[in-house]
Amino acid sequence: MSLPARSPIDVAVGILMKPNGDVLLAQRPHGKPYAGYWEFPGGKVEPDESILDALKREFVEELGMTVLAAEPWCGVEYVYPHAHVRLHFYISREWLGEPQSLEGQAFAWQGSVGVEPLLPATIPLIEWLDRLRYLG
Ligand SMILES: Nc1nc2c([nH]c(=O)n2[C@@H]2O[C@H](COP(=O)(O)OP(=O)(O)OP(=O)(O)O)[C@@H](O)[C@H]2O)c(=O)[nH]1
Repeated sequence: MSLPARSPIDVAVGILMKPNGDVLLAQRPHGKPYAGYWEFPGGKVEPDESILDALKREFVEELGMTVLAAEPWCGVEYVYPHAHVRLHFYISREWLGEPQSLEGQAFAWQGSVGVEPLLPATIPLIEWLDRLRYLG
């Protein structure tokens, strides 16, 4: 017997990219599924909220940063044991503020991404991102 399909949860994810190509990653705090794994900052979209609004809200709540503009880049769907997620990745080159660890999480600006482990759904993004950043 198969389990009933759960509808995916929409997640807004932001890739802040500096002019030199460095991107911001954050480590998932204790108490969340996959705590200690690295991810691009973001979180679940609330009912009646646009993806861009969710992205902006999550950056304020998690890092105290204001995203001024962001463009949709790609979407990834992934089924974890704890959730079926639909990830909406945005790239931003315009923001205000420096990251603050408001949830006790570590963060890192990375060129070639060297932090690990990464969330499984995010791993393929790194290669796509390198193509975008370094191969033009
Ligand atoms: N932010 C973010 N989430 C990701 C990435 N990759 C990925 O699979 N996810 C998944 O997307 C979901 C995000 O949910 P979350 O728990 O972080 O969201 P949230 O901050 O709203 O959490 P909350 O439920 O504590 O309020 C998780 O299931 C996480 O595993 C990524 O690169 N960034």
